Amino acid sequence: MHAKVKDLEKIKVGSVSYLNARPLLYGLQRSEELMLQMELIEEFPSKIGGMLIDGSIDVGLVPVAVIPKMKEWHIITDFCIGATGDVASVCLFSEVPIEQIDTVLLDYQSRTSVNLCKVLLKHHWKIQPRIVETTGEDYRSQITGTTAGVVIGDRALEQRLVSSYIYDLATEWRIMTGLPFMFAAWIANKPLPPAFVDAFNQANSIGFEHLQEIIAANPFKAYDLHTYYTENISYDLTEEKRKGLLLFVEYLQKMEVLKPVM
Ligand SMILES: C=C(O[C@@H]1C=C(C(=O)O)C=C[C@H]1O)C(=O)O
Repeated sequence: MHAKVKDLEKIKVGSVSYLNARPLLYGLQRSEELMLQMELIEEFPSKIGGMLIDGSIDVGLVPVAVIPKMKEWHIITDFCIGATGDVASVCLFSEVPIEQIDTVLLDYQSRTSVNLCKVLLKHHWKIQPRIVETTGEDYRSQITGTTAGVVIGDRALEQRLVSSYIYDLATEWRIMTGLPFMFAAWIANKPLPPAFVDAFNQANSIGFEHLQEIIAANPFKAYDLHTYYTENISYDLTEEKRKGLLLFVEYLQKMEVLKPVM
């Protein structure tokens, strides 16, 4: 009975289950003190984002596209999943060049990147293909002919070996705006105890001193994880990335591109 009451008091923390979150989770999972205070749930991004909105978690490494859907939000920590150039794992994949694409399939696991793709289609590439929401993994086999698809995460790193044309969405955003991009950040839906936030922030940094160990523990054939962790994903939450985020949120609000139910 006591154990149950204790569980209820734990801070519920959600995280993206992809390889890009491993360095951030490394120190959290090894901190006995933090793990006593929190419960960690790992899921794909759109699911974690929905859980932050409906209150089933208190804080999460969630798609930043949930921000306009939140009554209250607080970005905590100095870390994010961002990119200053090629992110490698968020791309529009196609068998034909961009101007020949007539349909775009949107990854059901994403909230940020699918909306980033809509912003880029309208304001950067200025094309109007048919947009199709997907619900399951089989959509990737339909990326063929003039049907392109957004794929994110580890699956995107695999899709790189399949598709002829790869449009990196972080790079295209940089070309359009001159700014880096923030895909996900630790966002809380309520104020959290400052001592917890401090320890949580500190724990996020530890994995970066153990990248070789993380890479060895997560064998992955499709892409070099050292390159991914050190050159593609940019983890520090800088002022420039905040500027990119603000601009992206403005686009979201203007376009009303978010689905009503997350
Ligand atoms: C760079 C990435 O960022 C991700 C993209 C997200 C999205 O599109 O909603 C959410 C979380 C991040 O993990 C990736 O997963 O490849």
